[in-house]
Amino acid sequence: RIPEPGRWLHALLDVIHRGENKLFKLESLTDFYHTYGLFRFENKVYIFDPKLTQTVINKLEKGAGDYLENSPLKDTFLGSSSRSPEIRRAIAALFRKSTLEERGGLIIADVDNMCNKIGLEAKEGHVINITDWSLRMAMDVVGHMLLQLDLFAIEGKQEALLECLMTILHRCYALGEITSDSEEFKQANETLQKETTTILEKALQKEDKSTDTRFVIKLHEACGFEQARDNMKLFLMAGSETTASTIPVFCYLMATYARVQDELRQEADENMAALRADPALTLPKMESVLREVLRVYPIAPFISRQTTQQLVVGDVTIGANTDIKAFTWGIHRSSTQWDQSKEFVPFRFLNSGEKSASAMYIPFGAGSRICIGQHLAMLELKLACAIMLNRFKFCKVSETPELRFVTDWAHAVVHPDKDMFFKLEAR
Ligand code: HEM
Repeated sequence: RIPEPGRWLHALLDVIHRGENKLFKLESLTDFYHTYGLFRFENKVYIFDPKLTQTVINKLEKGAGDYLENSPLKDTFLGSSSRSPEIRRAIAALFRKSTLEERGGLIIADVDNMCNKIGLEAKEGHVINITDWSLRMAMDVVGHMLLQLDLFAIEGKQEALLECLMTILHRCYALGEITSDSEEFKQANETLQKETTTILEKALQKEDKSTDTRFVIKLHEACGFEQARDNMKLFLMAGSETTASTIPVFCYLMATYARVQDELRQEADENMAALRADPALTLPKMESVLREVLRVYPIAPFISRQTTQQLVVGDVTIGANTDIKAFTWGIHRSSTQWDQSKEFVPFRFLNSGEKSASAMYIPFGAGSRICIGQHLAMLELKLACAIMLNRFKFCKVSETPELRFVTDWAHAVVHPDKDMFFKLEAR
């Protein structure tokens, strides 16, 4: 039998969490049902026992039915039923760790460009909206690294594209301010379609026929105009909001833990020349902190799968057509797996001998559908955070909100509920 909270437990959780945040309610249920390793909630099965989670991920590939249904991504290589091996191969090659590291200089150029702009704003005495800048930077990185195009988001020439991504990802999916059948959503979707169509058309016109290296051209050759455009949308959406949501959380923690900020800055300062020469260079402290940020606040708080037939995991039987959530948020924050599980322990991953370092850690998912962009994400985060700390000191001000999260349940991402503002002192 899969345990399910009764009425009294629901009532108790409502009192504790004042009915506010379902994510923390589910986290409490993880603690409550820890001996079972799973529970049922709103007709979905949440799994958090490491062995059960691994089995489910290994056995199931299909995402929950609603995964891409209402999304502008339903015709991409992920959502499409006719998945072309040729496109998959081209895409996989682009996301290889070594390929990305060779092109890391492009990320550095985008981060430098952002820091120059931020520097000017800071000089004029403004507090800096890191959420906004991170989204611009992440969008330009996707353009340069994955599409081999300059989207000029940091330069402010892609306001329409940014605006519609914000409406779709943030206002609709994350905050739920508007629904996916609202007029605003439809308009944003149309703008996204129009803007990406124009970008692709221009890229095809510009192409120097003597070279076939540009990815959009390959994509276009492999799958035709419409699917190429939809995959561009997929990269823009999956690749920019995720890293763009992680950077403000990192900055918030740095502004909160000033000594950690200083330690990371020292590491960044000492290695900056070498990092610029070789973006693959390891920064042990920075990488430990970034891993910890994605442990304690996994921005993808669960992984969705669906059973097509009855599934037996351990001594539990799960029926056919059940939505399953491998509950990363609960797994990463479980006191049975991690010491000081709900605390930010910046250097816990530096000490690999620790019990907690061997606990289940799946910020990018697992199995055959593991995040295709994980190496890009980690490279981008390492470079962006190191360069930003090398250039600026981060301080909280009255405009800095508390760190609270909202969850986009359909697309499995959490975001800080407000834009993050900081005072930045140039060094
Ligand atoms: C901190 C940053 C990121 C995090 C935490 C993250 C996390 C995840 C997770 C948990 C999944 C689901 C995996 C599963 O179902 O097992 C996923 C899927 C995916 N991610 Fe990421 N991601 C990040 C950045 C990126 C970037 C930069 C891209 C670049 C385009 C990207 C593209 C994708 C795509 C296309 C999928 C769908 C894969 C599939 O279903 O086959 N992600 N990501």
